[in-house]
Amino acid sequence: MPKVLISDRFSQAAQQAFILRGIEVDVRPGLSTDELKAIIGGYDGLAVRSGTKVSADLLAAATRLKVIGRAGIGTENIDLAAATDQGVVVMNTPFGNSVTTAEHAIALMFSLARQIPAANASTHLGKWEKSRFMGVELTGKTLGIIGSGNIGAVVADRALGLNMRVVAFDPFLSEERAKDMCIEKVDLPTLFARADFISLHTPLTEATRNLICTDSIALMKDGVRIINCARGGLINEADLRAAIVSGKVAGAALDVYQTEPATENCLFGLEQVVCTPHLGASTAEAQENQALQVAEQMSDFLLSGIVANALNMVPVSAEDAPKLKPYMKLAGQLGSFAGQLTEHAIKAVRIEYEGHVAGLNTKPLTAIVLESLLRPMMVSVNMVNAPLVAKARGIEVSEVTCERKGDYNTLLRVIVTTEQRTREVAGTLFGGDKPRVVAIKGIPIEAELGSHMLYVTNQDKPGFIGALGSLLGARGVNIATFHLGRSEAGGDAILLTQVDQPLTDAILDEVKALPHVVQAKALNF
Ligand SMILES: NC(=O)c1ccc[n+]([C@@H]2O[C@H](COP(=O)([O-])OP(=O)(O)OC[C@H]3O[C@@H](n4cnc5c(N)ncnc54)[C@H](O)[C@@H]3O)[C@@H](O)[C@H]2O)c1
Ligand SMILES: O=C(O)CC[C@@H](O)C(=O)O
Repeated sequence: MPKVLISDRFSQAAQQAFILRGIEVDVRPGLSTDELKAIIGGYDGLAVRSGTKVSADLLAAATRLKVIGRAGIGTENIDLAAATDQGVVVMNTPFGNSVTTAEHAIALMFSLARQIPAANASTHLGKWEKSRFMGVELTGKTLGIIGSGNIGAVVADRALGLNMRVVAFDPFLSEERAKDMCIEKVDLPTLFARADFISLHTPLTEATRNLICTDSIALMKDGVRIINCARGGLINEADLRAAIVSGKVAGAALDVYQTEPATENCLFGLEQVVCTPHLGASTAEAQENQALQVAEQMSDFLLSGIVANALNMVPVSAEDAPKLKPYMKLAGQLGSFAGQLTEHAIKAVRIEYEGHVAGLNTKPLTAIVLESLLRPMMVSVNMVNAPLVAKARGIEVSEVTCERKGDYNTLLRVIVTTEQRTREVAGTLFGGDKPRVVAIKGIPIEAELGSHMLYVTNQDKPGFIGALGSLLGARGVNIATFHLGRSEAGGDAILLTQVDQPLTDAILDEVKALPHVVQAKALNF
């Protein structure tokens, strides 16, 4: 039974969701790094929010870990590269807090427009400063949304409901989608020139870092108000402070900061600035949504191989997972077959998908072919890091799909080019779910792969099969299945036989010494 550790504060619902699906779960929030390191080796899954720092060091101790689930969006607390290297899938819950965060942005916009936090503090002090807090109406004002993804779109919708005009800048926003959303798509200078309020909803990338700075503020309307519920690095805080002090910017409302936790900040203390401590996602509903979502995603992955919202792996949907399952086995066998025969550096791998399989999501299959191909050469490779490992080793990986059927309804062919030769193995599914090898080096054969196989290439000469059978029999090796193929009578021949026990090196040497044998190899699956 897979075992999961929840190491941050989570809604109770998550624990129940794991248990309901038959997953053992321990809830240990607030452990120190050393305490976590001491126990992490016992878990298949780790569920976190932003509190647990999942460093390369911690991952090194997580020898059994297969998946990290982040309840929320940001994975700044997780060393994604180290997780990928180690083959650990990292998932987040990108939609669970969108509405909640959008509502926070709207709340901050109201707070700015009516100076509610300052008015609240003053009233509590008994000052009754009615004339001090003159606000502005939102109706008829223009809201500029930068980033119209999950959260930006909800903010736009709510702002339209408040009778605001909404303009948006997002390089990936189409005119059509903008029209559907009843907003106007504009370029960034136009947004700056027209917006009375600007709300930020982009990820922090090299393109968006310091998006709000002295230069961009200069393009804005005098008296503009800025809201940031996205990421602190989007705003150059020193530049914003200067613009507020000069009066160019009337106010700013911030939920996120360049450095968090933000216990000090150059914007703190300015009465035009409204601050919250990264509360965007902090509603009971969002926390529950995210906790449930992460528990479901992690369970699906640990129990059925379904991959949703992974940041370092191709998705496998619930619909695709059962269709892909028999192909995953076939892909693993073909990759492993080629890998066990490969003795030189691999230069290229080409994976051809023909017929039915070509219509499926082939990316996970390619990852499995690579994993099983490389595994005989390295222990640390798995489905998550295999494409990366292949790339790092300079292996050129290509995929070809052709939905037209050939001799088989569905066919997967793996072609591996090394410094010395090109090796090719193809397979299909019999009866829709039983993997069979159907060609090796282009020579037709029909073989089911069992745990212990003997693979022989030889010249097609009379008496060879008898000699091999006698040798194995004399050494007490029981033959379970026997499959033959040849290019032409008297030409190159191949033999794949399943035996009931692993072949010793001594027996293999005897097989190699038989007349007409070119190559003999024990393969294990
Ligand atoms: N304050 C919080 O607690 C909280 C909670 C959730 C999300 N967030 C943050 O909010 C932000 C938005 O989250 P989301 O779920 O809407 O993400 P999303 O991926 O759905 O949307 C982001 C949008 O930004 C756009 N974008 C990317 N680069 C851009 C650029 N250079 N200029 C303009 N637009 C650009 C993308 O095309 C996309 O449409 C993220 O930074 C996220 O981390 C904060
Ligand atoms: O409160 C949190 O965990 C962070 C919320 C948000 O920034 C996220 O990344 O999902």
